Amino acid sequence: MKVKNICCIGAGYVGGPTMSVIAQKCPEINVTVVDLNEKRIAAWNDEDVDNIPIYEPGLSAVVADARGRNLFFSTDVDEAIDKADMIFISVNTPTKTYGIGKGMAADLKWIELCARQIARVATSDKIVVEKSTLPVRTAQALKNILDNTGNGVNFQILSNPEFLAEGTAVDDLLKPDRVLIGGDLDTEKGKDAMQALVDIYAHWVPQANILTTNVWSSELSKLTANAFLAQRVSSINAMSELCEVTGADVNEVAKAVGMDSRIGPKFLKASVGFGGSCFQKDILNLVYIAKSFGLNEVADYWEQVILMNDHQKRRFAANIVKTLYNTVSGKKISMLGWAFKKDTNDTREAASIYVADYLLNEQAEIVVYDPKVTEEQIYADLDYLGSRPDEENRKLVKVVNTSKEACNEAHAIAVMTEWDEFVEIDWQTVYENMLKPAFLFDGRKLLDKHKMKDLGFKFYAIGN
Ligand SMILES: NC(=O)C1=CN([C@@H]2O[C@H](COP(=O)(O)OP(=O)(O)OC[C@H]3O[C@@H](n4cnc5c(N)ncnc54)[C@H](O)[C@@H]3O)[C@@H](O)[C@H]2O)C=CC1
Ligand SMILES: O=C(O)[C@H]1O[C@H](OP(=O)(O)OP(=O)(O)OC[C@H]2O[C@@H](n3ccc(=O)[nH]c3=O)[C@H](O)[C@@H]2O)[C@H](O)[C@@H](O)[C@@H]1O
Repeated sequence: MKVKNICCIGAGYVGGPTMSVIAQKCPEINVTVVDLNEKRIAAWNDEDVDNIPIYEPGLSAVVADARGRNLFFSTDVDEAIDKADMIFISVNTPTKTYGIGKGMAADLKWIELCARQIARVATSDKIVVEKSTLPVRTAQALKNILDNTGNGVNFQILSNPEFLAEGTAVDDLLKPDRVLIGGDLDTEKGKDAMQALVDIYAHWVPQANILTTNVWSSELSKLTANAFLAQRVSSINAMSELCEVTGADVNEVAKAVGMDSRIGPKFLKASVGFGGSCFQKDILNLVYIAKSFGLNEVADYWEQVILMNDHQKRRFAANIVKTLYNTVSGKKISMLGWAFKKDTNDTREAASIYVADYLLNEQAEIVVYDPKVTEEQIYADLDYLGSRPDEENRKLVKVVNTSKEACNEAHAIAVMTEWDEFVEIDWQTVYENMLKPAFLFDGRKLLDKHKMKDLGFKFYAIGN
């Protein structure tokens, strides 16, 4: 079959960019992205394409190209479901904060709501695509809901997990290492549904990079990929602590290790710990799944990746306190970068939030500068941790618009994100305007150690 109308439920970091690229590359298909969040949809429809709700390099140009032609953003979920031949579910699947599996399992309530809504509205056959990251075997639950509460139409369920990384979403979508499609390989209808999705991606992705598997392999591969990636970060971060006590330099170790072609150079950058909305939640989900099958050794193995990450964030903050003579009470500490990585405005699970929280509990004053994150978001992130009431946060946390403003008269500076502009800062002037001794903590191993020391800073980098 040829797909003519696509509906995507969820206009977030995945649904928005993914559907924009599909619409750009497949001008003959109408793509409607729907969301319950009216503000978000209004922003996607903003006349000025630079005001779309997600910052990703290159995204506004893609949206400008397709929006209004065959790309639409709407809050009318029912209408978009009704019209579509293929429905992507791209809603959030965060860690559960209540009940059984609290703090570990994925919360599937938004997925289930989507399934029930599709079942209620659909009066013609639909291909339903899992785009969200889901526990292995969710497709079975989706099928049960759709078949038991639907109007007797045929539903084919596919799994098509997304591997884009924020900050490089458009490039990742245009040139994916692979596109993974899982489906029912045993029936003609299943195979046809898979082919329909393969045909969409084949508009711009070479056939050799489109991988088809059974649905469970596809669901589990997504969790596995994120677990492996996060594991590499925790592995190098574990080594960073050993480097600090032995005089080895973690960047040199990473380079030497990564040149082994079996290991490879990517994802070996030591840091204050990985952040982002997915690594932690997906590994916790994997741990929960393993435990629920009684596979305790498997669960413990993967849980260690998270424990190491928590340790890294904590020890970075603790090192600041220890270095500043064991007290930061009343001291001004500047944080450069708040988002969980550069080139994004996303702050979910950013290491900076945990470091700030630790320092606030030690009664430090925090000044934050991030080129893409709003003041409102930074306060919301701190409130979320619940360590401080609103009013207190606002007294102790200042958000400024330039790195210069952030650094003036600071006791210490912590570089949290790898924004390129932090390398370009006039560090000589920063040093002159800091309280002495001037402490600089480089959480991303971004800055030249020797240069910073020559300028007069007391310089501490993760992994030396
Ligand atoms: N953020 C990322 O880089 C990646 C995320 N993923 C996965 O993709 C999924 C979505 O993630 P994000 O886009 O980051 O989440 P998000 O939170 O940015 O977007 C999800 C959107 O779904 C909407 N929504 C929820 N329930 C709805 C419903 N019943 N009807 C209509 N709209 C509804 C929400 O209002 C929200 O705008 C998650 O499962 C995540 O694990 C996968 C790869 C990359
Ligand atoms: O499922 C998801 O949400 C996505 O999760 C990650 O993408 P993302 O979290 O957007 O960004 P990454 O580039 O993976 O970075 C994650 C965190 O790890 C940190 N990191 C990354 C690499 C590294 O070498 N060191 C390191 O500390 C980053 O600074 C960041 O805090 C994966 O890379 C994507 O493939 C996946 O689709």
